[in-house]
Amino acid sequence: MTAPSPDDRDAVLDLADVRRTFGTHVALDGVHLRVRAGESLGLLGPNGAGKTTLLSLVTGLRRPDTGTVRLFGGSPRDPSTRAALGVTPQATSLPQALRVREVVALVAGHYPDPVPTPDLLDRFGLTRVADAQCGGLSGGQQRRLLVALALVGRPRLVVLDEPTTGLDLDARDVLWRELAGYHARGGTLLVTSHYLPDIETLTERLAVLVEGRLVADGPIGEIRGLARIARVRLRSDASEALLHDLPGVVEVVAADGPGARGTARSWEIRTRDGDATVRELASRGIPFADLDVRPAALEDAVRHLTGDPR
Ligand SMILES: Nc1ncnc2c1ncn2[C@@H]1O[C@H](COP(=O)(O)OP(=O)(O)OP(=O)(O)O)[C@@H](O)[C@H]1O
Repeated sequence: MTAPSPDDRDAVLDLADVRRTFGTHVALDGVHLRVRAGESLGLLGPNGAGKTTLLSLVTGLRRPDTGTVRLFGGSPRDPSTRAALGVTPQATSLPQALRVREVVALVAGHYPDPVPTPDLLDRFGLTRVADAQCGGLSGGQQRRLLVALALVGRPRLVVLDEPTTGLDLDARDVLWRELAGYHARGGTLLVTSHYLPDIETLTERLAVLVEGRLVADGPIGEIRGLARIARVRLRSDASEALLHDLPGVVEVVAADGPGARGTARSWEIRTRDGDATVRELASRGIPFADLDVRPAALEDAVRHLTGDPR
């Protein structure tokens, strides 16, 4: 038997050539993914890409058809392996008649060194509702409680599926602040989200799933570079067709309403080569003003990678 490499020893999670089908539908295929201790990985992909299926393999709810999933070096199906895993329970599994502080204490009782209940409630902004019954919580309060429960046992890895969907901005901020704190203290995170700015602030690495396959995996900056899309904004009386004809341009959108003939309009141009686009604009003597060139927002990069034409 060969000795494990340092990489293997560091791996908190290791998926090797994983395939999972549902009947004839292939939900995951040929997925290799390794998450090391202290990493924060964002898993992105369009609806139906296989994100939830992947998380269900990591949390031991399902098995792969072929390939292997190792969690902390063991099987995620083994309850003792899952003891160091933080997951949010299903909202429906919250005992409706128990008070918030009772539920936290109940879950904390399963761990050797839990976060003290008052601390956890305070950090998640739940102190005010500590004596409320779970059944009476608002949707946002309930979601905050569920994520708090994922952190109560000081897990080595926290896995969250779309944790901020449906949350208001305050609740979202509380949640991201707590997850960022957990990560800053050395915790490992695997988070799926459709809200890309969240991923940008919370995760350093991005894996993109499309139709069950990982199409990209790397540092966020690198993924953005993969898409190589820049946004050029300017005002010009040039026609849409003329702007479209510039080198590198993939899309031209009028950023204001229809302008009167001959008046300058605001345009947003998506281009694979911002420099070449602007150089050509200038060399053709096309008048323009208010030029603003920026790298693609992460949304654009991922849309480009996932083939979403929006
Ligand atoms: N229990 C199941 N039975 C049959 N098909 C399933 C089952 N679970 C998932 N699928 C299918 O597998 C594919 C991947 O689904 P999954 O829920 O993992 O995607 P997702 O990326 O999480 O999507 P979303 O962003 O919409 O939550 C989808 O086509 C889905 O319809």
